[in-house]
Amino acid sequence: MSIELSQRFFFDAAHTLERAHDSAPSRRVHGHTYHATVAVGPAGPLDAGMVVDLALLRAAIASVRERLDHHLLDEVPGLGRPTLENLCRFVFDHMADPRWTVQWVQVERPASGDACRLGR
Ligand SMILES: Nc1nc2c(c(=O)[nH]1)N=C([C@H](O)[C@H](O)COP(=O)(O)OP(=O)(O)OP(=O)(O)O)CN2
Ligand SMILES: [Zn+2]
Repeated sequence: MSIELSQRFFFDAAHTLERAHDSAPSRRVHGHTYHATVAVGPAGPLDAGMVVDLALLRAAIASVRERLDHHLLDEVPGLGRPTLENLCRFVFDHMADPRWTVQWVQVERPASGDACRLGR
């Protein structure tokens, strides 16, 4: 049996994307609203019936959100090419914490139905 606790957050950000598929809109600076979900499991036995207190998870999410929200993603240190895939990796890595185990991260663009999920 396994247990997961998840939280969802959103951020608005701009980016450009050079692609093999020729797309002028992608090359121009444009923006998306991204929705991200982080799912974590316990680092050990449940503590007081909690995987982790949601307040602690929310604080960690706030810290990663700050690096992305209202930023030009092309310039975010450590992100690399601003794709959904790299955003998943970025959030996954920045949520690492000895108090929990990150199980998966999903980043979506609800307006276009695009989503990427990175799990262990
Ligand atoms: N594997 C991925 N492919 C693409 C990503 C991504 O994150 N991972 N991202 C994009 C763009 O961010 C883009 O803004 C969305 O592109 P698209 O849906 O293709 O829309 P366009 O306006 O560029 O229209 P086209 O019809 O494709 O010209 C793209 N790919
Ligand atoms: Zn885009």
